[in-house]
Parts: sequence; C-alpha cells; structure tokens
Amino acid sequence: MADPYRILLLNQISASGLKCLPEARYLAGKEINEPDAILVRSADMHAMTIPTSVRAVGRAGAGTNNIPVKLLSSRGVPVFNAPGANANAVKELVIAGMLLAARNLSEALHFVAMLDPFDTEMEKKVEDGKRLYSGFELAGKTLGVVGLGKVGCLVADAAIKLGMHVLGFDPEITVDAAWNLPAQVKKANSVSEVLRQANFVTLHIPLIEATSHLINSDNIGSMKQGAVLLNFSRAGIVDEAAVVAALKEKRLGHYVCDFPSAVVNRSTGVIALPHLGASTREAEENCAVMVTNQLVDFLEHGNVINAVNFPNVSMPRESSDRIAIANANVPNMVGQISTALAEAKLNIHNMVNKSRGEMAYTLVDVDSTVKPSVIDAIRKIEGVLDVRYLPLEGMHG
Ligand SMILES: NC(=O)c1ccc[n+]([C@@H]2O[C@H](COP(=O)([O-])OP(=O)(O)OC[C@H]3O[C@@H](n4cnc5c(N)ncnc54)[C@H](O)[C@@H]3O)[C@@H](O)[C@H]2O)c1
Ligand SMILES: O=C(O)[C@H](O)COP(=O)(O)O
Repeated sequence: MADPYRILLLNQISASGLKCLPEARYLAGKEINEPDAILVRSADMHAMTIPTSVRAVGRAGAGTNNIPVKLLSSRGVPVFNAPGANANAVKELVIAGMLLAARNLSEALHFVAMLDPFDTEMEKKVEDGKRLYSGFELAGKTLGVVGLGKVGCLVADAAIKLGMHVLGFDPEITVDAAWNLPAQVKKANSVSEVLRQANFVTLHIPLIEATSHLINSDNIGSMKQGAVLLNFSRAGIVDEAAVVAALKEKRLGHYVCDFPSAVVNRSTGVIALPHLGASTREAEENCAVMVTNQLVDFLEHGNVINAVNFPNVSMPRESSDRIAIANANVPNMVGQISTALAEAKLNIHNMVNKSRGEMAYTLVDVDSTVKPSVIDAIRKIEGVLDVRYLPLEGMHG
C-alpha cells in the first residue's frame, strides 16, 4: 500500500474538516515532517521555511495575506482557500458591530460593569446614567460597502433588509456577485464617494499592496461627522494613526474592528474584537470541510478548485494514469509535454490546460503506466515548476 499523505496543521482545524482526510490514506498533525500539504488558518507563514516536500497549502478561511503566495507560485504550489465559507459569520458580526456603535453598547456595558451591585442607589444611577448612552437607529441611515465579494454582498443585503440605504464600491465585482446584490444597492464610483456619503463604512477587501492604508489621513476627513468605520478585513487596510486622530477630532464616532493593536487599543471610540469574524462553529466547519476536500482532490487527482494562484482545472478520472504539471504560462509548454509523452510511446487519453496570469496548469491522462524517467524528462523542461504522477490504485485492469 502507498505511504499516507502527510498533512501539517499550523492551526486548530475543525474536526469536521479533518474527517475529510480518510485515516487509511492520511496522516495529519502538528508535528509532521516532510509534509505533502499544509492546512492553516491565520498562522503567519511568511517567516517559516516551507519544506520542499509541500505540494499544496489549504487556508481554512478567506484571506491569504499570511501565506507567501508568490514564493509558493514559483514552486508550482497552489494555495487553496474557502471562498464564502465564513461570509455569513462575518456578516452577522458586522451587523453586531453597527449596533454596538449606534447604540453605544460597548460604553454602556462598561458603565454597568462598573456599578456596585450592592449599591441601594443602583436603580437611580442606571436611570440617571442612561442618557449618556442614547444612540441612533440603523434604519434610514446609509451604509457604504467597500468590496462586494462574498462578505460585502451579504452585508449589503442584510443592511437593505434592516431598512438602510446601501452604497457599494467594487471596481472588480464579479458577474455572479452583481446578480446576487439587491437592486436597491446603489453603485459608487470611488472610495471617496462612499466616504463622503455614508453614515457607516464597512471594508470587505483583501489586504494587498493596492489596499494597504486605503483609508488614510488624506481621505478620512471627508467622512461624515460622527460616521462609523468598520474593519473586519485586515488591520493594514486602514492607517490606524489616522483613525485614532479622526476619533479624537470627533470626525469619526466609532471605529469597530476585528484587530486590536497597540495603536487602536484603549482609544476612545474604538471597539476592538479579537479577530472573531469567522469564529463560529458553522464557519469553522464550512471552511475546514471545503478546503480539505479541495486539498484531497488535488493531492489524489490533481484537480484544482479555488486556488488563489492557479486556474480552476478539473477533469473526470477516466484513466488510471494521470500526470499533473504546473508550469509558467509561456508558449510551447503543451507542445513540449506532448513530445516527451510521445517519445515515451505514451498515448494521451485526455488532456486539459488552463492558465491564469503567469501560471499554467496541465492535467494529462495517459493509457498506460508512466515510468519515473518520463516524469524526470517533463520536470527538466524549462518553465515546468512541478510535476506529479498520480496513478489511481485499483483502476489498472
Ligand atoms: N474578520 C474575519 O474573521 C474575516 C473573515 C473572512 C474574511 N476576512 C477578510 O475579508 C476579506 C474579504 O473577504 P471575502 O470573503 O468577501 O473576499 P472576496 O474575495 O469574496 O471579496 C473581496 C472583494 O474585494 C474586491 N476588491 C479588491 N480590491 C478592492 C478595492 N481596492 N476596492 C473595492 N473593492 C475591492 C474584490 O473585487 C472582491 O470582490 C478577506 O480577504 C479577508 O482579509 C476577514
Ligand atoms: O480571512 C479569514 O477567513 C478570516 O480572517 C478568518 O481567520 P481565522 O480562520 O484565523 O479565524
């Protein structure tokens, strides 16, 4: 029997996801040497030396800024994530965040926690004190949503149902996302338009070079007086110093975020949660199951679904002998691969090749067993980043 696949776990992964790794074929744990794949949530992989044995990384969540995607791409290693699997959990926390800010709940809870429960005057103090925490309602207010992907669309929809006006900005919105948005969502043409018009602004975009400090001292001043900024995406998307300054000037009413830091903690008006967006039983299970199944399909069959750096490529298994090749997206790769197979007298049964940016990926099913020398010959072709032979046990007649 073949050796089991070795999966290194860098975070606690939901048990439902780990159940998708059949015990007979997989060994998963926190102390795995020479892993074939890594499963991770938010652990920072940038500083770690990733063993060359790693053929895939699975992120049980959405954001992949904790993973050195560029480095892994250069090795022909796909990075899978779980699009949408935790979006509902984030949506619900964003709604909670708007209510925390609008009704001054964080401050009000603090006020109550500070009361002496044995004080005979407590009731009077409550009735006298409550006016300090009087708030406003969400209905009729305008919510600006920056980023209309999996989370942003759900937030926009929920806000409409709460009676809010919604203004959305996403220069690269997908056709599917646009179809899923309620018709009442108005399109904004820039971040500044959203900042100028909204009472609440919520950010649902990845942290990449282009979005780093998207909200900064140059544009935060254009927000409405007393507006609420919500950041459940990543700390680095806002310039935290600019946010704290805007809170001090009362330009911003509240900053609600999922990312405590030395800059924002303890500043008046900051409501910081401990990165809880995806921390529900349902989201943790959804993410782990989705990404683990994708990882298994890749390791065993070479199929790629939901990798952030590879095209989606999957082909039904009709032959027992499959070769999976990750290569640079340059001319004549398929020609050279086909020649190597022809020279080895291997007949191609089925083949698919797709590209995405600088990366291309090829699956080839052949009609007979592939010798290691053929895999070596393909590996030596300039531009080939990784090649794997994936024989299907039990299909050889
Ligand atoms: N707090 C949490 O626990 C938690 C949970 C899930 C996701 N997140 C974060 O939220 C981000 C979004 O998650 P998602 O599942 O909606 O991702 P997604 O990929 O479905 O959506 C992201 C959207 O942002 C858009 N976008 C990119 N740059 C933009 C810009 N400059 N202006 C406007 N739109 C832009 C994209 O076109 C895309 O539609 C993730 O990348 C992650 O960092 C946090
Ligand atoms: O990008 C994500 O999916 C979230 O930030 C969740 O991160 P977590 O899996 O570490 O909770």
